[in-house]
Amino acid sequence: MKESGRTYDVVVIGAGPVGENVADRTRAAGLSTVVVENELIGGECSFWACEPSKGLLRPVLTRADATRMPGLDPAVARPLDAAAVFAHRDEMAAHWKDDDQVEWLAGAGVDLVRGQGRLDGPRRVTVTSAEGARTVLEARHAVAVCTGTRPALPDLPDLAAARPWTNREATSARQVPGRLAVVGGGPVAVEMSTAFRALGAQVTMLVRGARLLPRMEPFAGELVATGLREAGVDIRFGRVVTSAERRGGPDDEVRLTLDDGDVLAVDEVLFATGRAPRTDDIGLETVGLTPGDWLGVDDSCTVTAVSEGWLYGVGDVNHRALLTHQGKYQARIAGAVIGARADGRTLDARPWGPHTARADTVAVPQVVFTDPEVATVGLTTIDAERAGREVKVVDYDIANVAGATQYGEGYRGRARMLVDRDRDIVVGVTFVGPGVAELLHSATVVVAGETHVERLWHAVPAFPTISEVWLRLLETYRG
Ligand SMILES: Cc1cc2nc3c(=O)[nH]c(=O)nc-3n(C[C@H](O)[C@H](O)[C@H](O)COP(=O)(O)OP(=O)(O)OC[C@H]3O[C@@H](n4cnc5c(N)ncnc54)[C@H](O)[C@@H]3O)c2cc1C
Ligand SMILES: NC(=O)c1ccc[n+]([C@@H]2O[C@H](COP(=O)([O-])OP(=O)(O)OC[C@H]3O[C@@H](n4cnc5c(N)ncnc54)[C@H](O)[C@@H]3O)[C@@H](O)[C@H]2O)c1
Repeated sequence: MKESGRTYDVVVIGAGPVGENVADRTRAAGLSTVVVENELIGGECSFWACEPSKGLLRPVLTRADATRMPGLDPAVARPLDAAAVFAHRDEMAAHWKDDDQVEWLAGAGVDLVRGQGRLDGPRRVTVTSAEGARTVLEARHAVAVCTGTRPALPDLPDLAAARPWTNREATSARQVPGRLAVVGGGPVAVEMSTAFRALGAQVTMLVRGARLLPRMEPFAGELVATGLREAGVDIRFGRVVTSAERRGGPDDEVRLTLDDGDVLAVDEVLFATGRAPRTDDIGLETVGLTPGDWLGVDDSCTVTAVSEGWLYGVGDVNHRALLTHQGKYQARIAGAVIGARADGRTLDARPWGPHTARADTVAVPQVVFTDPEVATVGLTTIDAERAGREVKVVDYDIANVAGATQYGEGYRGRARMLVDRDRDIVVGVTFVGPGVAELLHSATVVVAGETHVERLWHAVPAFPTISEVWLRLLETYRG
């Protein structure tokens, strides 16, 4: 088979949102850059995660808001038009074509090599194309591994034969299953249960733990569980699937056996049981690392176990914060670090400096697009307890805010603010309720900016918006 070789300043393996942004930043720093991609430019986020899932959920949440608004409810109370929702989702997933992104890469002056990238010793990457052609890429300065994650499935006997859904099948589905089981209680599980229930599926959630969204404030999971149950989802807590079998009979159903001996028959089962790093076949062993491991990095996104600062792990693959926006933030930091090192400049390692990722550990915003929405940034009470941080917990019922009453009838929501008692700054905020997603950036600015409560008192929210919850939280804090 043909082999060719090229040398660049920077080689990026994986062109998901994070790899694209690393490449953009290293090009901006004047470094020649190539990205290697073995599927679609845009990665999981564009085609099987954020974009299509939100494409499925937006119509659901818009309808939910509209049903709470007098005068609109008769028009929107009808079931969703699944075909129209899928067509909208297709648009959001760019019909699983990456032409726009290829054009964007070219415009940014980034080269592209399609195929499986593998490290082959220090600063060297080999790429094997689908046709078997091999390209050797040498990096003068840096190799950035941005290969993301794949679904982590439980170790059940012969699970593949049951043809389970993962995020890929769920987000690209063309039919609504009559009966859908969803295993897991994290963001993927609650979002996909919300979407498929609204599209008409009978949804059963099988949750190993005692609550939904276990990494968030307990009231978030409770309010989301209430919303899902009211929508008709059967949530079973403390249940573990011990086997999944698809016999291939006339109805071709999946039979799930649970740890209490119950058997649940469904048309499809979605495993939303977390993620594993895509590092098993990227040549980690050639640089002394273990295939299949998350990449341990420092705050400059440099892989700590490899010397000389040429190998970077950016985005999901480093396991710091598995979110697109946080990976892109790391990409901006890593790009600046690579540029500085290539210029021979000393890194500015101050916290919150240009070469130090910090927001992805202390100010991570996340929105879960359920009804109600969950929007959270910074510490939860459990995080604070674990870290031994002295915080004052301030709660407020969002329904009491005039903007919430205006937003919809029977508004239900709750807000929590955590204030560091020693420094008098806000270190964590959680909002739960319809329409709170767009409130989150205010909280992110406050947490990342370490704004003192004294000054926040002068940040006056407009009347009558849901943002007035800030004023109520501050009043409650001051007593
Ligand atoms: C259902 C779902 C919904 C989500 N919704 C949200 C959301 O609303 N908001 C949010 O912020 N996050 C969301 N996430 C998380 C988000 O998808 C990830 O954080 C994000 O995709 C990480 O980006 P990445 O570039 O690190 O990895 P990926 O998006 O996984 O991209 C990695 C890329 O590397 C390529 N690749 C891998 N190995 C190789 C190799 N050896 N050679 C060449 N190419 C390779 C892959 O093909 C892929 O294109 C969601 C996740 C799921 C599963
Ligand atoms: N809107 C968003 O921001 C959004 C949406 C979806 C996903 N994401 C991100 O993508 C990543 C993946 O999400 P996720 O929900 O798949 O993962 P997760 O790790 O957040 O949740 C996985 C859930 O599965 C459960 N689980 C794990 N193994 C299990 C097993 N063997 N049997 C039963 N249950 C099991 C866990 O207890 C947990 O409840 C997360 O980091 C998430 O934050 C973000």
